[in-house]
Amino acid sequence: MKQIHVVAGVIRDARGRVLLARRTEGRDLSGSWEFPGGKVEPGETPEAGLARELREELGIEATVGAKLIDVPQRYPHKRLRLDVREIASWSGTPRGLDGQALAWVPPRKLADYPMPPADRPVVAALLQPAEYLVTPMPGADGDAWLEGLRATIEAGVRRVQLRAPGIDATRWRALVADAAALCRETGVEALVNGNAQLAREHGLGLHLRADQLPAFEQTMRVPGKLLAASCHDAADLQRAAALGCDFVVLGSVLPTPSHPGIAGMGWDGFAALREDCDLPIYAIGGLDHSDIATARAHGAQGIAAIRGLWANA
Ligand SMILES: Nc1nc2c([nH]c(=O)n2[C@H]2C[C@H](O)[C@@H](COP(=O)(O)OP(=O)(O)OP(=O)(O)O)O2)c(=O)[nH]1
Ligand SMILES: [Mg+2]
Repeated sequence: MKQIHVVAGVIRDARGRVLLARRTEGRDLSGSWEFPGGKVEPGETPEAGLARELREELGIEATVGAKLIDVPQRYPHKRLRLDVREIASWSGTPRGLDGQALAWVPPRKLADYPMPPADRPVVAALLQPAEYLVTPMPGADGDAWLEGLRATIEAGVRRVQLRAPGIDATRWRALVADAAALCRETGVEALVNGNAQLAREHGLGLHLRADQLPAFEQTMRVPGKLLAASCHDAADLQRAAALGCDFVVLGSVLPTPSHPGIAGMGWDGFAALREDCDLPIYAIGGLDHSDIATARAHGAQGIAAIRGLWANA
């Protein structure tokens, strides 16, 4: 099946609200809210196509700005790439020229509007961090590890997975307590790898390993806290979605020293897996800050990394 290229715009008003349009009756996905836009026509650039769609559907003149994310997505009868751009500036008064309802929505409220599956990663790209740190193994000096975490947070990381496979349990419990306090203090979202008990004790989110997905039960969730998972293939992604994970990590994209001998799935492999899943997905495996634009161009929320994000690396 051929992939349709759809281009859509994030239009903001002076108060920072975002414009959504409701798909009219008689079309696919009718009733759901979307970012205004439509199909790119043959021979048209995406920028020209989006400006044309916004003129036809809303009666505004728009200047297309930066790319937010490109989401490859498979629906029952079509495959599309939803290419979402920020609208840098616009003039006129948006009206629903096709009879569609319009709504100016504060970003925090976007998730309250029912939208097509491809839009879930778009809303996540607008609201959630593009970087997800996975902590490196603490060395003999636990304070140095905590200082590394502090420096990484100061460098701008806002979402963290506390992970130290094989570490002594008592030592880890103490380090997690200190790391949890640091994250609370700095307003950083923290999840702990694999250990629901520890997550519960410290009010942290829980990040499941792929091998924990099959046996995980809803009752093991930490109420009101983030649930995430590491995924390597389509079956893992399906399990994570069925559990209602808030986001996942998928890789390895590139070969990495932490998993020697395992070839990466590559960016095309990543995008292909992402087509059948509507969760926000961080790409992992040999990536750092400089890969975020490439990640977004393949439908990723951003990148997850150990060495690539650790400030004291
Ligand atoms: N514009 C837009 N389309 C979206 C979004 N999310 C999403 O899944 N889609 C899907 C719905 C449709 O299958 C496809 C857009 O095609 P469309 O039919 O609206 O295209 P169009 O505006 O050129 O309109 P038409 O003349 O073909 O009806 O992309 C979104 O946020 N905005
Ligand atoms: Mg349209």
